[in-house]
Amino acid sequence: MLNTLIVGASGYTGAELAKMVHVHPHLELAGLYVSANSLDANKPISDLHGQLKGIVDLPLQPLTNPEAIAKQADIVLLATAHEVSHNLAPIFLSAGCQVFDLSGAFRVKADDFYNEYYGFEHQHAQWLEQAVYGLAEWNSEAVKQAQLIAVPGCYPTASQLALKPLLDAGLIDKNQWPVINAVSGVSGAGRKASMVNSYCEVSLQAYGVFTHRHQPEIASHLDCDVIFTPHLGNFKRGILATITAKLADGANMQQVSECMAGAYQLSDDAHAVRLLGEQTASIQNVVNTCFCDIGWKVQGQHIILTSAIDNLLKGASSQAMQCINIRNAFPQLTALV
Ligand SMILES: NC(=O)C1=CN([C@@H]2O[C@H](COP(=O)(O)OP(=O)(O)OC[C@H]3O[C@@H](n4cnc5c(N)ncnc54)[C@H](OP(=O)(O)O)[C@@H]3O)[C@@H](O)[C@H]2O)C=CC1
Ligand SMILES: CC(=O)N[C@@H](CCC(=O)OP(=O)(O)O)C(=O)O
Repeated sequence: MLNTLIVGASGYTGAELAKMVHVHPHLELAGLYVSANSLDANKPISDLHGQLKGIVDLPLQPLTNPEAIAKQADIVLLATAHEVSHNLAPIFLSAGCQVFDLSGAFRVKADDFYNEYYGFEHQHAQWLEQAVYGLAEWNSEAVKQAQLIAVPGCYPTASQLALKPLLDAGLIDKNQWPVINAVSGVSGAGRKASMVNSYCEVSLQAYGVFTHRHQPEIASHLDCDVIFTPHLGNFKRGILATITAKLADGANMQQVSECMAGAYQLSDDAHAVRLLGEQTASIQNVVNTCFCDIGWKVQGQHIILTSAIDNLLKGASSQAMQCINIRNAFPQLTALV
């Protein structure tokens, strides 16, 4: 059994991870942590997340000495804010732990990216260089060798899984930037109270227009510029991305369908992408699952793709678990289906 710690366990993605680790046949849930001064320190996690009652009742421990707990851990899941992950990851990595970071702290290697989009200067260039981007269906060979896995963001997961096969196959005209409009449930913003996320303030609307940090994350990993506009929806969880692009000269529906099928053919080791062909993806069909559903339709030279995920699962926790499984040679969807 691999001793597994969750830091940031009281948050939305942390609680999802606690459930998964608990049911995983090869992982031992060795500790749940919150910040040293957390108001929730020492409470059972199930006091905060009632669905865990009788399943996981372990206490949320204050993280006062990460160096000490690192010595007892094989795997550490960081379900913490970007800057917290940035500061903590090197401590666990130096102790030899495998680190799976759900934040954006190690996802993008471009110069000045962290100053510009995250508001802090990255201090761990070496770890940033070594980090592997955990887009599970695409980077499994690199994930198998990695010590630090940067789990992709929620919008980037939904967007890239739909566009990457077509871009790699040269079926998209890159001169016409793909346009991604995506709507997320409010849990995407985390559990901490804030005015923009409070019940009476939430209304379906765009935000972060031209400035959201996921635009460069998507563009850099796809190696293609995109227009990305996120929207906040008045529902709890799920993301639907609707993506419009121009096909390369001569590309047609049949080529697109063959390309998608080729990219996501089910091998012996099942993955988490489900292809819908001409049907459209819906949030209802993916919420509380580890799947990304993708549909597409072509008219003339244009394609519209729809891609749906649960932001807390394929957009965060279940993708982290897929990466743990890949890294440790367990079947990819262990603890997820
Ligand atoms: N929500 C989503 O859909 C997605 C989230 N992510 C990313 O995953 C990470 C976690 O997100 P989410 O679960 O939504 O966040 P939450 O805000 O719900 O939870 C954050 C957790 O971190 C804890 N925490 C805060 N400061 C520290 C600290 N210094 N040391 C240890 N623990 C700390 C909090 O507890 P306390 O404050 O009591 O200490 C809480 O348990 C973030 O980086 C987020 O950007 C990625 C993809 C999707
Ligand atoms: C609705 C909402 O607020 N969503 C979050 C995205 C959450 C996510 O993917 O997290 P990372 O920050 O780890 O990339 C946002 O737009 O900031």
